[in-house]
Amino acid sequence: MQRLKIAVIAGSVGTSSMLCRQLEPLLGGYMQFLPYSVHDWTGTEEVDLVMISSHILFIKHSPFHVKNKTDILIIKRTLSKEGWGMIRQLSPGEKYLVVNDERDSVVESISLLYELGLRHVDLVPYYLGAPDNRNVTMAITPGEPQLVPEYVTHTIDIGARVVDLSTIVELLTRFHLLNSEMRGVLNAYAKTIATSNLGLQVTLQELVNGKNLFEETLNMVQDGVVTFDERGVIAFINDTAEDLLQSRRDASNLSIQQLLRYQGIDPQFLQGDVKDQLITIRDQTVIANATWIRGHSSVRVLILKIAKKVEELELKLRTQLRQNGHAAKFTFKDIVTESPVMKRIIGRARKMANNDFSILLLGENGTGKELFAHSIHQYSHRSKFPFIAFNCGALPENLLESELFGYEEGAFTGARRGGKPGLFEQAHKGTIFLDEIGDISPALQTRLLRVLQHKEILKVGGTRMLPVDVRVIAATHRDLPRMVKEVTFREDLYYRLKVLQIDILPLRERKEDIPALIRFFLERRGLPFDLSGPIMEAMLNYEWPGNIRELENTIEYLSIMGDETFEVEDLPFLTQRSANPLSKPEEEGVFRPDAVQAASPTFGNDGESLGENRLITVSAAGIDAERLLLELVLGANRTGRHTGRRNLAGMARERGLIMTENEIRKRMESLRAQGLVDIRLGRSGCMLTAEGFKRLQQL
Ligand SMILES: Nc1ncnc2c1ncn2[C@@H]1O[C@H](COP(=O)(O)OP(=O)(O)OP(=O)(O)O)[C@@H](O)[C@H]1O
Repeated sequence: MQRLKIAVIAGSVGTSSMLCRQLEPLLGGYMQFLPYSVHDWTGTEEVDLVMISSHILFIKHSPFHVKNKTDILIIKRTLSKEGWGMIRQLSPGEKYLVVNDERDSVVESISLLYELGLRHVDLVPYYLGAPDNRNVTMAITPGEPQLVPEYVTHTIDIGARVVDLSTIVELLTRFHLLNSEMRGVLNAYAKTIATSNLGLQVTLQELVNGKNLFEETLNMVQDGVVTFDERGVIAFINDTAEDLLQSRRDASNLSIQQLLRYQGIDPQFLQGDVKDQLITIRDQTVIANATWIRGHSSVRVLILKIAKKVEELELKLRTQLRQNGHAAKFTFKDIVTESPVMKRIIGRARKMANNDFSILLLGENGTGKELFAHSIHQYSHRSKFPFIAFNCGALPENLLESELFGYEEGAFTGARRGGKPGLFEQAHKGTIFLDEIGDISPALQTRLLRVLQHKEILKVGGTRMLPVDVRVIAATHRDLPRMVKEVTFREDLYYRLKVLQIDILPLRERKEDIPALIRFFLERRGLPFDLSGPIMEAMLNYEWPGNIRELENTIEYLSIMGDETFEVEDLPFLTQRSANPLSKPEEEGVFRPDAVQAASPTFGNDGESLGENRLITVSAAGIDAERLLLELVLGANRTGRHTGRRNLAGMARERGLIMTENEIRKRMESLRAQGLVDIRLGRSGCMLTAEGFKRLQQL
């Protein structure tokens, strides 16, 4: 790094060299100090700054010549704490000569002593050529004991005057170097000098204390944080950002632009507000946000969130899309029901299929909303075009936005060449099914409303509107009217979506469907079982909080067990009406049978937690590993696949969750301890227990 060149000019090279020796240990990392005597200075020297040892010297040699209007800084000087300690307690009324080489420097020293508080003794100037004052036999000198006249019997050498704190602060500020490291150096220096700048010293101390607290806090944050000014000069960078950008402390005077460029990132992206931009830094996907700090028009903060999970999420999304395919699979004929109310609902849905209005499907999880969406699309004039089903609750907002609307090439660093079409674009002329619409953020609600109103989309990073012809079918298990009242869901979007609304009954309100559905699921699996008697009775009495999905999974479970006769005891949850022994009622995300019984007919007040096992839940903590493992064991038991750790790790990876075999071992042991799986020796590996199966319904 090129150091700044600073000329230090004093009456003699001795003095300027002494000042340079003081400055060098403090600022030598950034600056090189060159000593000059005022007589040697030509004014043509090429330097970044000129420092002059005193006001008087400056005035005496005015006009002072410098090249290219280089800035001049006049040094303010003070005593070392040690020197001040020698004189601050002198007896009042005593007389002292103040000795230096010239009259001016003596005057300066006397005013400094006075400023520091030495007001109780008489100070008499003495310099070369000054008249003798033989009745004063004591002297004070700032580092010039050889000049003290021989009639003085007692000399106090308070040492050469040192550079004051204010000058060093000034110097650092001019070159934007007042960073956290320098604040620490300054604070330590302040303790070694006697400064009259008490205010500055206290402020500095407070700043350092406050700063330390602030920096320590920011270093505990897992995101990278960098603050910088309008030119990009970094004021603060926390440990995470340093690691990420590989900047070292000694490089902290680099600009943010330089740091980004070193990582191959075009700093252009910092222009304007930066919101959830994806950038790649050393193979890591990072979500960048930058804003101005309020009240500081020139200070910006850049927050870098390391999205370790992003890749996993993308992988999951791809899997999800593959699983969903882009074609509707079901028609109204696939909806099994004996319930007159449901039959009426299907009739209405058929009518609704024939126009282009948006449809809102409301109902608890597992009631068949997606089945309805497929059927409506198949029955509509759009049936030859794509049907895209998408779960809005499965991705974080920024990914959701680019998945739905796509992005332009160069929208963010790492954006795919040629950009990427969004799902709306891919569904052109067809239908898009937006499941869990109640989970989208207010910002996305606004964007979606615009799409519905104007039938055109704006890609992320795009500038032109793209017309799309897509029918939207939205679904949620949430109580949207309540969310509208609580202002968490836009009212105008709600009304746009619910032009046509279908409320699908929970299974417990159409129990006549239970035998028909059981028959249907058994037949579909070619199972010859006859479920009647007490087990059928128990199934009819059970509340089915996970609705048809839970019923379907129960039949699936019975098919794994492989027997032809079943007892109610094989499915203990059927008879457990109150609190489930596996779950504490207050636990979040766990279904409470009593809560649903007491709730409104359409929505459980705990509806959010009702069974949903088709998609892996992505929470802030990531994919729910326990649930995924239970799903994988169930799947493996069904297909006869071995449930060894390696197999499970491979299958988990395919579903978007990366776990080591060791982690799987630990989690499986925990599942066994909870009675959810039964680990058997030998080839069969482990089996899901009835409790495990039940838990899967509830997760
Ligand atoms: N009436 C029905 N006849 C046959 N199968 C059904 C019926 N209702 C639902 N299913 C089956 O139950 C499972 C859950 O249904 P679906 O995924 O449509 O529910 P959902 O309400 O969309 O659930 P979620 O809100 O959790 O997304 C699916 O496998 C579906 O095929």
